[in-house]
This record gives sequence, structure tokens and C-alpha cells, in this order.
Amino acid sequence: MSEITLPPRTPLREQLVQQMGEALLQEVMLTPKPGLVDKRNNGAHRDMNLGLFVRSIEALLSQMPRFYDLGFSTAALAPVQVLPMLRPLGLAGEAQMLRTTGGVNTHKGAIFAFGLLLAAAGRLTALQRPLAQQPLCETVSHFCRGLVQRELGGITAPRTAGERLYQQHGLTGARGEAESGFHTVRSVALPAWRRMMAKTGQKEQAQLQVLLHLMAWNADTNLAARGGMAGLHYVQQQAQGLLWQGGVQAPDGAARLYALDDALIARHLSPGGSADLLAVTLFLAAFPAGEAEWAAW
Ligand SMILES: CC(C)(COP(=O)(O)OP(=O)(O)OC[C@H]1O[C@@H](n2cnc3c(N)ncnc32)[C@H](O[C@H]2O[C@H](COP(=O)(O)OP(=O)(O)OP(=O)(O)O)[C@@H](O)[C@H]2O)[C@@H]1O)[C@@H](O)C(=O)NCCC(=O)NCCS
Ligand SMILES: Nc1ncnc2[nH]cnc12
Repeated sequence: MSEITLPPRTPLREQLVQQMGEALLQEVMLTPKPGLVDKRNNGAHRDMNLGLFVRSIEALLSQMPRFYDLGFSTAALAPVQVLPMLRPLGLAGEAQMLRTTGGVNTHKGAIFAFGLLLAAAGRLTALQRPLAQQPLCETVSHFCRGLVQRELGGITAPRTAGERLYQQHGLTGARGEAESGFHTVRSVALPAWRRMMAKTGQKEQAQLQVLLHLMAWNADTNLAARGGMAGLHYVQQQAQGLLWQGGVQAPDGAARLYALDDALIARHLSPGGSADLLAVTLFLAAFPAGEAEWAAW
């Protein structure tokens, strides 16, 4: 049996898991989020509410340390060798989620994204590299190199929405975002967060503005699964229009967000993927940017 170096039960690992939990909780509590579960309503969902999301987040916390541990103990392996080892942990996390929610998919995408990020944090810590946005995202990209082509390229009988939407429209969904090193988060969401926080320092305002930016530019497979490409484009155009007119800071910004919430609910549209990326943005925002050539990367 080859010796593997298990990480010490450091406060860092617990702190990272807690940071993830806080990001997921801030996401679901943020209100009003068009089409999504929040304190105002259940969005475009008949099978979800705020309490279910909170219970799902609490259940996930017990699952996530093992992603960090695996990233730490496999730091000597090539990154592409790590993803197949993460898969069973991800599936176990999904099973725990489904047990907790009675079979409702609250966080499948979030488990995938945060499992990768925690494994990246474990790997960087084992390699004694600093935890920052750029190396975390770059490591996730290295874990997922070739993932889209490998898992979606040869699909003949799609089993999930993501697989079907790739086959029909070339949408790469959560896999594409991860393989790109969270490009939408790095190029759209984090800059919007930094601009709003520098301008107002108002966290909830900044979170709402980030969500609008994600809804405007993220190719969210949840929207396409629920409303086809017309549904995805409708949400993107509405969000772009809101941003163009000043976003959450416009005099009638709040009223427009409530109206967009009602419009998406009426159309059964829910940008769940953008909600996940909002949580990823809030998690990454707690770290320094990283190497200077960050934007070039
Ligand atoms: C790798 C997988 C997770 C990919 O799963 P799938 O084949 O389904 O592919 P996607 O549709 O691309 O992604 C699944 C979820 O990811 C979120 N998502 C969607 N678009 C994006 C995007 N552009 N960027 C990032 N993330 C994205 C989204 O998750 C959230 O929404 C779900 C809740 O919304 P809802 O509409 O209710 O969803 P449903 O219940 O499905 O619809 P209804 O029935 O209600 O109508 C919730 O999951 C949120 O998190 C997408 O749903 C998977 O194949 C996989 O391999 N899993 C195993 C784990 C693993 O491999 N882990 C290893 C690394 S840790
Ligand atoms: N607040 C939320 N509502 C619906 N789906 C989601 N997926 C992730 N967060 C969500």
C-alpha cells in the first residue's frame, strides 16, 4: 500500500469549507434574485424553498473536506489524474444532497464547482503555493483539461440536460466553465464585484450587480433546459438591458429586479448556473487576485 500523506486537520481546511458555506448561504439569502429561490419567493421552482437550500448547504459542509484532502494528498500526481479520483467524491456529495432534499437537485453544479476549488486549494497548499484567485482557477482548469471533449464530445444518447444541450447547441455548461478556469467568473463577475465594492462598499448591492452580469453573459444550461435557447437569450437580453440602464443602482433598479423576478417565474425560467457562479465569485473574492499577469492568463 503506497504511503499517502494525509494533510493535518489544519484550521485552513475548516476555514475554506466554512468560506464555501458562507458563500452558498449568502447566495441563497440574496434577494431579489430573478427566477431563483430567495427570501421573497421560491423563484421558478415548485420543488424548492429557502429552508431546503439551507439544509442542503449544511449537509454539503460535511462532504467537502474530503475534496481538499484528496487535492492535498495527490499533489505529486499530474492534475488530469486527479479528476477521475474526485468523481466518486462528487457523486457521493450529490447522493448526500439528494438524501437531504428528498431527491431535489439543489446544488449539483455547486458540488462540482466547489469540489474542484477545494481540491485545488488542497493541492496548492501541499505544493506550498499561495491561495489566490489566479492559481486556484488555473489549477481547476488543469484538473479539467479535455473534460468537455472527453465527456460531451462523443455523446449519442444524452442522459442529462447538460449533455443534451451540448449535442443540440454546443453549450458546455458547468464543465466548460470549470475547464476554462471559471473564465466567466474571472472576466465578468469578479471585475463587476470589485467595481461595485470600490464604488459603494455595499455587499448586497454588489452581489445583485454581479448576478445581473452573470445572467447577462453566462451560457446557463438551466435556462436553456427550461426555455430552450429562446429562454436563455430572453434572460440575457433582459439582464443586459437592466445593466445598460444603470443596473441595481438605477433609481428604479429594485423595481426592475422585482419585475424581472415575476417575468422569469411566469416563464418558468431559473438561472441556477448563474446562482452557482455567484457563490463561486463570493468565495474567490475573499482571496487576493494572484500573479500580476492575471488578466493575460
Ligand atoms: C459535471 C456535472 C456536474 C455536469 O452535470 P450536467 O451534465 O447536468 O451538466 P450541466 O447542466 O452543464 O451542469 C449541471 C449544473 O451545473 C450548473 N450550471 C449550469 N450551467 C452552468 C454554467 N454555465 N456554469 C456553471 N454552472 C452551471 C447548474 O446547477 C445549478 O442549478 C441546479 C438547480 O436548478 P434546476 O433548474 O432546479 O435544475 P434541475 O433540478 O436539473 O431542473 P428541474 O428538474 O428543477 O427543472 C443545481 O444543480 C445548481 O447547482 C446545472 O444544473 C455532472 O455530470 C457530474 O459529473 N457530476 C458528478 C460530480 C463530479 O464529477 N465531481 C467531480 C469534480 S468535484
Ligand atoms: N437560489 C437558487 N435558486 C434556484 N436554483 C439555484 N441553484 C443555485 N442557487 C439557486
